[in-house]
Amino acid sequence: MNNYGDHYINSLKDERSVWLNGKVTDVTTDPHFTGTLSTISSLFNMMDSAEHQDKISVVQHVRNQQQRVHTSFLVPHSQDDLLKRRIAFEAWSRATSGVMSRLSDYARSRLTGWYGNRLTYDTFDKHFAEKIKTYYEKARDENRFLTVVQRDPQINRGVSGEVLAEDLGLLRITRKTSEGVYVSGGKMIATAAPYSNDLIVFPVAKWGENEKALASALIVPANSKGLHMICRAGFNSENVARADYPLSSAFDEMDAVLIFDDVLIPWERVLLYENPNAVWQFKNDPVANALAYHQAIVRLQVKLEFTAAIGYAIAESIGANQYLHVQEKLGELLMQSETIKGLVIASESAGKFNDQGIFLPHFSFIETARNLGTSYYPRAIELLQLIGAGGFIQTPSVIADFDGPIGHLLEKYYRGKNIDAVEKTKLFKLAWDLIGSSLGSRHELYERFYAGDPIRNKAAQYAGYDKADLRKILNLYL
Ligand SMILES: Cc1cc2nc3c(=O)[nH]c(=O)nc-3n(C[C@H](O)[C@H](O)[C@H](O)COP(=O)(O)OP(=O)(O)OC[C@H]3O[C@@H](n4cnc5c(N)ncnc54)[C@H](O)[C@@H]3O)c2cc1C
Repeated sequence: MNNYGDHYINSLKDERSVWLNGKVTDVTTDPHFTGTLSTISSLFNMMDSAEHQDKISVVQHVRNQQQRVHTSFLVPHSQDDLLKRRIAFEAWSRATSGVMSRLSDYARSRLTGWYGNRLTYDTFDKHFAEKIKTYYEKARDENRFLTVVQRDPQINRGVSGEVLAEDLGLLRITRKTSEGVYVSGGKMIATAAPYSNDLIVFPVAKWGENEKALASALIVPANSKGLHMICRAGFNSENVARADYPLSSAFDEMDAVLIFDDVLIPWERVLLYENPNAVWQFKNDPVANALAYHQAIVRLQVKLEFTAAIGYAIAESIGANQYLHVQEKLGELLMQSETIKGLVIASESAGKFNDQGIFLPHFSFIETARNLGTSYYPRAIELLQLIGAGGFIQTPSVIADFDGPIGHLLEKYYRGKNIDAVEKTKLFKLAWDLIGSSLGSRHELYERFYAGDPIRNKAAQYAGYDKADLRKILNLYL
């Protein structure tokens, strides 16, 4: 037994500066974090389980021995490898109903892509290939938990540029020494940062040659001196019972703003240094993006299936499934899930080798699924609301009320068509946690924005599409 989970939790006892409710907290003992930590730990322990280990890990030759590594670190050199990656993403997504999106398999996939594609950076920076290889191997062999963060603080989106860097809180290099570079500034949103070992940080904007101080790609250890992670309000606490908030209590992946107050990044973790063109290539790397968004749409599909399952159970439990308009809504939920499933399969079967011999999923199908997800998910939540209506707030405050003095009355008034009151209340509380709780609202926002501005992403799909074939279709008439 390798006790991956225990090893992971112990790795977070590292003096990191995680701010919650006005003070620095220890994520390994604070009840706002321990429910989720226990979830992540059990997912890591699947690598030790005879039943699950082949689903989420592969055996590789590591440091002169055979070692299991998580499949998100597998560079796909065949369609079969790509399918192994999907199976691994599905396994963790199913174990968390698609509600945990940054279980590090997304960031690991990007890292794997940059590593696989490293030689193409030679023209920009001859040190990149060696640096990314060293870090990739460390992250893979030590099973490190990673997250990616790119956006600048939301201070004033109407202006930009290095001259305003201090004012806008942009992350920038302030000085360099023989040890590395010092950076100051902010970054957002860093989902799962408090649970991470390392943060992969780079700009989302294309900076110019005169804005080089803003244009580096960095690997930042989460316990770096001067790095503060400012958490939003937690969704779990000692007062949140698993039975009442099954998702909030176990799957709050937490989001944080990162404030860098004169943080030293050693040279070996400065992947790209003051190099706007290289950093732009890094952000748009076709291998990193294809592998990471493949994970994102596999997870999305599992989540949409989960919403369809909840919709079906809710409708059945109150006898509303007999109405045509409710059936239509249930059909729409299924169509969403099936569409994304079809696009996942299409992306894999239309996959191709790139010129480095990496087998990549077809990006246009992935992009389509990702962009559909930004409107599918809010619509799925709306559909659930229309199906369950007021029932979502007609639950006793806690399930434990059924054991109280008026439990027998609750049994009578909270039951459903073919379901007893406790089961029905559990179902509606689960649904509320997905559609109405703080975690539920955060998820709607997440699905709209996690990949960037949905409007600009859809416009980018149009802009990047090869339109010559579209034009040819009209040759029949014009
Ligand atoms: C819950 C959650 C978790 C996330 N986690 C991560 C993460 O872990 N890592 C990560 O890298 N990202 C993450 N993101 C995505 C990211 O942080 C941003 O939310 C996303 O890129 C959108 O940027 P913004 O929120 O700064 O919105 P803004 O860019 O500030 O947009 C605000 C409004 O202004 C408009 N706008 C702004 N600029 C322009 C422009 N130039 N042209 C036209 N319209 C404009 C937008 O359309 C929008 O209506 C997460 C997002 C959410 C919601």
